[in-house]
Parts: sequence; structure tokens; C-alpha cells
Amino acid sequence: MAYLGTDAQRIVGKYSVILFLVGFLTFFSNIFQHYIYGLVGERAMNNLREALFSVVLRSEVGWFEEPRNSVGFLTARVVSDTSMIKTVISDRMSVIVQCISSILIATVLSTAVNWRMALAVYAMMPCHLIAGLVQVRSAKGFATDVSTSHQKLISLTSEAVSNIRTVASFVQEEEILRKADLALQEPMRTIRMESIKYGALQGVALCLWHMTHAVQLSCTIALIGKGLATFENCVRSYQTFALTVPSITELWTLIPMVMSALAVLDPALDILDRETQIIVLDVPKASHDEEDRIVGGVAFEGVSFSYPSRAKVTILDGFSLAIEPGQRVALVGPSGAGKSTVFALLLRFYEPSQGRVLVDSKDIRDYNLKWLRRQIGLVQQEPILFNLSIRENIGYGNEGASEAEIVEAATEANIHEFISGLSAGYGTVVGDKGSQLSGGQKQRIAIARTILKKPAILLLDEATSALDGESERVVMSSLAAKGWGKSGIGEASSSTTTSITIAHRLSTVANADVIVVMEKGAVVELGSHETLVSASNGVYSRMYRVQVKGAKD
Ligand SMILES: Nc1ncnc2c1ncn2[C@@H]1O[C@H](COP(=O)(O)OP(=O)(O)OP(=O)(O)O)[C@@H](O)[C@H]1O
Repeated sequence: MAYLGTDAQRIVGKYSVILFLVGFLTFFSNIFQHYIYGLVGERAMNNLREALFSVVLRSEVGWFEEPRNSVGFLTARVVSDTSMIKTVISDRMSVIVQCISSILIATVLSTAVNWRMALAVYAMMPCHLIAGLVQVRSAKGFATDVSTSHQKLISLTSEAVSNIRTVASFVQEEEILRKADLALQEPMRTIRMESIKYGALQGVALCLWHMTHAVQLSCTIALIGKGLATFENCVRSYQTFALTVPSITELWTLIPMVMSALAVLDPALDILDRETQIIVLDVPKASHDEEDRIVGGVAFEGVSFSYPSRAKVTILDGFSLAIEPGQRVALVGPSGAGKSTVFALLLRFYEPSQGRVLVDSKDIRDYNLKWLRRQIGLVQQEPILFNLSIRENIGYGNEGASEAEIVEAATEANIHEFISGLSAGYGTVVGDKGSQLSGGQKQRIAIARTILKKPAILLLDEATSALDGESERVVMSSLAAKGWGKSGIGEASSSTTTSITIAHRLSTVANADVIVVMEKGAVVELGSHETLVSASNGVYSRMYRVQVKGAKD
């Protein structure tokens, strides 16, 4: 105490109390700050996820067929990448704000103490800025490369998991692991090179930092020597400067980190920026009365079409067909003739390159898309069931349906008996993509789902192909008894249900009003089963003879 002035004890005591209170305040302000940033980060992440998911769901079918829009890629964009925004805001932004404010306070204080000293202290700052900017640029490129390489691994994982039965039956586990290993080696190589580059840049920044200290000390001595600063002020200014050192260092580390995190978001933001082509041109929903129902007339007028992913291959070539409301029409023909494509165009999954698709004599582009799709029921060969209960799967898209309506639809689809035999009945969860059910059971649940929708146009794309002959007969006659092709399914109303059935098994379609035979994207024959069979040189009669002979053999 001998070295200190008389009131030193009192002054130190006063500052100790102030410091104690500041510490206390810091405790609460930190909690508050992290709470706010955490909340803002979580909100920003959720908003971004919602916006991205909505763009993905509203995208046209063709967009999903682009190789870069695989399930793995889109899942990574919507789930993983978006978490970066939370990391940046919640974890990094608060620290960045703290660093910037302490640097600003230190600048003001050291200028107030001695502006010459402050000038000397900050004269070296541009060196740090240059080093920092170099770091930022290198970190940004680095992050993009690595995330691109990891996308291969993500796609590989999701594809292998969702197709695990095929993978296992073809014993492809080793091959997939080999591909995964290759996908992992790529980022490793990138990381090795980039680490060296990153380390060198960090070295430059630290080297400049130490040089600044040296210049600062020399200036201190020079200023004292010339009588332009007191020793006390020099120490104060130097101390203030020294206190900002960790903040400046942290800032230079954090900024590249934030930049690389934001670079990861680039592909997600690209998705967000895109405009979905079909929706952009859509007719407002308000132009249709929700209660209105289309009558069911369908016409294709000189429709030509190529899939966007194979633009040079013409799938439909001047395809024309007129279907009356309530007619039962069958589309048959060799594999690849374009039958399912006809359905895809009617549902407006794609736009024809030429010609028009009409429903009730009106171009389908003049209907609101969602409204139109609600009137059309599609059952596919490989029906997609969701990992939900059977009740929820049948009621999918008809959330207001009562239990009685669901049971009625299941009965019509000849699946009620099977469901009733399950211990959990309609509450049985069917597994991922309905993996806990047989192909035929899945098809019948999908038919029940569509029956419940009471569509004006029913599209059956090999919808009963997995059923045995007897089961198929029961389902088809149940649909016929309910009046598909005559009146609305499941209701004794005067409204009609037009049905178009695609089938390879000709017995499925023999009762159709009109059978349309397609080959290479065009109609080659048209007529009733009897008429077509009697044309002995016709495509249909040839197909029929082959099937009858096959059945006899
Ligand atoms: N999404 C797609 N992208 C590119 N080409 C496609 C796509 N879907 C189908 N194709 C091609 O279009 C042609 C017609 O296919 P489509 O599924 O309409 O035939 P299909 O008559 O229903 O055949 P199948 O009886 O085997 O189901 C085929 O050559 C097929 O390879």
C-alpha cells in the first residue's frame, strides 16, 4: 500500500463495486440477449423452412424430374441447410454484435484519452481488414465445395434407405458403401487443401496482429518522448486497445464462419427464388363455385407432347380422343405407348407442346388447377400410401369424411373384410409407403380413397393389376354397381362419373363402352371389345389372342 496514494483504497473500492454491478448486469443482459437471438433464429429458420417447403410442394411435376432435385437434395435443402440460419442468428449474431459494440466503445474511449494514441492504434487496422477479407473469400468457396460433395452422400443415403428391399435383394450393400466411400473422399481431399490455405491465411492475420502491437509500443515511447502524451494516458489507451484484441480476433474468425454458413444457404435460396410455372399461369380459384361439379366430358385435340427431361423424344404425336360424360373408356396398347402420359396431361402435371386438352369443352388451362384436380380421381399401379393409419389413408384429401363413409368406401373397394380382421382395424398404421401391406391391399385402399373423393372423372392406371382375378372382378363390379360410368360414385345422384381405365389384362376392360388402342403416342383403333376382336388383323384382336392363348397354356 506504500506505493499508492492516500485515497487509493476508496477509489479502488468504488470501482470494485461498479465492476461487480456491471458483472451482475452482464449476467441478465446475456440471458436476455441469447433468449431474443434464440427466438429470432428459430422463427427465421421456421419461416424459411415453411417458404421452401411451400415452393417445393407447388412446383410442377417436371421440376422434380431434374436430376438435381432428388429426394435427398430437397430434404437436405429444406431440413439441414435451413438450420444454418438459426445457427447464424442465435449463436453467431449475438457474439458479432457484442464484438462490434466493444470495438466501438474502445475506439471512442481511446480517442477521448489521447487521439494521437488512438490514431496510432488504429492505423494498422487496414492490415487486419485485408487479411480478414481474404479469409472471408476463401471460407465462402470452401463451404460451397464441401456442401456440394456431401449432397452426393445425402442422395445416396436417402435412395438406399427408401429402396432398401431392392438394395438387399440385389445384394448391393457393398456397392453402395463403395460409392459412399468415394463420396466421402471427395470432401476430404477438398478439406485437406483448404485447411492448408485457411491456416496460411490465419497465420497472415495473426502475424499482422503482433506487428500492430510492436508499432503501438514504439508510438507510445515516441509520444512520451516528444511530450505529446503522459505515461498514464499511454497505458490507458494501450489497455483499452488491448481489451478489444479478443473481440477483433473473434470477429475475424466469426465473419468467415457466418459467410460459409450463408453460402450453404445459396441452393435453398435459389429454390425460393424460382416461380412454379403451372401455378404462375393459374386461374384464380374464385372463378369457380366450390359446389360446382364438372359433367365429365373429356377431349384431347391434336395433342403433342415430350417430357421436359427428354425434350427430343415425342411421346404423344397429334393425339386426339373425345370421351362423352359418363362413358367407360379403356386405354390399351403396348408398354410405352403413352397411356399414362394421357392421364398426366389430363391432370395437368405437364403442359402439351401442341394441341389442347378439354374438360366439358373448355381448355383445362382455363380452370383453376386445384379445383380441377379435386374433380379427378387417380389410382395408380403403385399406389402411394402414407405412414398413417388405414383410416387416415382412405380419408386422405377428404378430411371431413365420417367413419361410416370411410367404411362404405372400403367395402366398395372390397377391403373392409381384411381391415376388420386386423387387431387395430382402421387404426392400423401401414408403414412407410404402405410397406406392411400386400400390393393388392394397397391398391384396394387407394381405390377406396378415390371412391371417397367422389370424382367426376375416374382414372384407373393399372389400378387392379395386383389383384387376383376374383378380387378384381368384385372391385370392378362394385364400382359398376355404384354406377361409375353412369352416375356419381357412391351417390345416387344424376351427376355422371366418366371413367378411363388403363389395363394390360384385357379382361379388366372388356366391359368398357369404348376401348382405345394406342401405339407410339397415337390412337390406332377404337371401338367396343366385340368390334375390335372381330377385326382379325387389328392390334387389339392380336393382343387378345395372345392373352387368351397364354391363359390356356
Ligand atoms: N417422367 C418421364 N420422363 C421422361 N420420359 C418419360 C417419363 N415418363 C414416361 N416417359 C416415357 O414416355 C413414354 C410413354 O410412357 P407411358 O408411361 O405414358 O407409357 P404407358 O403406355 O403408360 O406404358 P406402360 O403400359 O408400360 O405403363 C415411355 O417411352 C417412357 O419411357
